[in-house]
Amino acid sequence: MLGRSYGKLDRMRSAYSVETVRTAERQLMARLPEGALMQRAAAGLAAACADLLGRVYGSRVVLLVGSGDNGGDALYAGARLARRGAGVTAVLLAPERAHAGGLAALRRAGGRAVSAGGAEGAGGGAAGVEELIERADLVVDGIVGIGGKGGLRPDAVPLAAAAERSRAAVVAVDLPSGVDAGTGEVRGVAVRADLTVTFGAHKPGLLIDPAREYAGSVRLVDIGLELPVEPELEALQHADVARLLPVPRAESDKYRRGVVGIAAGSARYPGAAVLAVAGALRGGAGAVRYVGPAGDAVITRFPETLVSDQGPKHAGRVQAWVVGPGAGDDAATVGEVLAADVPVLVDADGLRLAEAGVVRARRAPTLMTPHAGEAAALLGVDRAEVEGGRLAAVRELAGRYGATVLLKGSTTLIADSGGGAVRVNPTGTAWLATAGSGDVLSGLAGSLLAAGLSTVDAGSVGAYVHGLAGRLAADGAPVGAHDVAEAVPEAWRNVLAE
Ligand SMILES: NC(=O)C1=CN([C@@H]2O[C@H](COP(=O)(O)OP(=O)(O)OC[C@H]3O[C@@H](n4cnc5c(N)ncnc54)[C@H](O)[C@@H]3O)[C@@H](O)[C@H]2O)[C@@H](O)CC1
Ligand SMILES: [K+]
Repeated sequence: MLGRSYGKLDRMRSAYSVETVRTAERQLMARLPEGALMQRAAAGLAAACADLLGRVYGSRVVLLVGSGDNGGDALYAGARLARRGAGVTAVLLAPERAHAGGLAALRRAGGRAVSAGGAEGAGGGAAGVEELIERADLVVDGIVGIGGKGGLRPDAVPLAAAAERSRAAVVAVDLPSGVDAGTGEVRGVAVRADLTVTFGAHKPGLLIDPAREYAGSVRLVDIGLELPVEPELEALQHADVARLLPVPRAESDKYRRGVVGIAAGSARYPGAAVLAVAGALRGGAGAVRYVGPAGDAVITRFPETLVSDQGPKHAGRVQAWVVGPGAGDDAATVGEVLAADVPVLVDADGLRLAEAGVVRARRAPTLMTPHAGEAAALLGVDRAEVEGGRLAAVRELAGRYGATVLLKGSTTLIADSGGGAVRVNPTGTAWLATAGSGDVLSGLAGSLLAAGLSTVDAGSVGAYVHGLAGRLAADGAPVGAHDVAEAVPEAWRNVLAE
């Protein structure tokens, strides 16, 4: 086994909760002259807009301006663009409550303001405003930022819709308006941005679907916030994964590299066993033991597998178990595996068959890998509730089972039962939504567990490599799960080449 300890993951991407960002902002604001922080934000925002426009002079820019500081950022950035020769119009959702300093700055710079609803000067009125948005080169969404509650208010909905129809590039200020900054939930209409310029720190919603999809690409502007060491969310990057991958040393032999046991498949679902073994063979363990009724199918495809039909208890020593893929109703095997004193990954049918009390009582760590449907069944809620509130769901499950939980999906999340930062996988791809892809992941992550990674590292490194393998295998075309398994070595090389 490779004992791996891991310190600071310095290149990791982190996201902080809204309260944490607010606290850091307050502390910094107290030390800076009035308005300095907003000027930093506006300068970064204007620079990003200018990059996107290419040529600022003569461009048509429309600012969508709500009544808070998010609108203030947009107005000050608009003033900067107007000074560089852009034609800037601010559409004010609540003219009497718009940020006064920002509005004055925009007017001084030659920009103009119209009301979103009523007619305040030329170009006002709903139809005129929508036409303005549709004919713009750039739309800046400053409707609402971290002060937002619920989905977009009704008066802002037509503006978001016009921005979506428009050919204009859409830049969201801090967050796409209408998404939940803390959870990534989207209720009703939200602005769809090409670029989000976020200030001080990523917010969780920028990394979690469905909100993540609305953000487009994300650019972080450093405004000098001092943030706590532990973020709310963290996303591994190539360099982090490269340091965690178990690379054999000169003194390694197959037993020191770890043996992973796969208890999976049934007479009805032999394929799940083959795919889990396919993932496990490429996950870094020194050997793969297969236990179950699909031994013939496994050995035909992968002759290097150690096959046994005597049940997990008599299979010989392993450093980690994977149980559940294609297991059907074999509760006895799940129980036997959970009784073992080594790390266990529970997936698919195994999730249903694993009792919470038994999992909680285990001394060795457990990693559970449900997709949204399985998580919903375990929590006794609708699938839509899990998909809309992934962060809450993964934390709740981890707490209930006293286990590490990897919630699969468009953004895979990994939560530890002890609280702390939740990992979010940045390499996911929709091409992975294919039958058997989860079986490959379970074998891969189980193999990493056997090689000595912690449950959180095995889950997040497994998801990262699996996602990358999915992208490499797909390369823009549909793939089968076995293609994903076959692309895992290429994904490793890609990571280690960093
Ligand atoms: N606090 C700071 O130091 C800084 C804040 N900055 C900006 O300030 C923002 C936060 O400002 P605020 O606290 O004023 O809050 P926001 O501007 O995000 O939102 C508050 C306003 O939006 C309205 N609103 C709330 N929910 C809405 C919804 N669903 N639909 C439409 N309107 C809604 C509220 O009535 C309120 O007037 C950040 O997102 C960031 O853009 C930046 O200037 C950087 C510095
Ligand atoms: K916004």
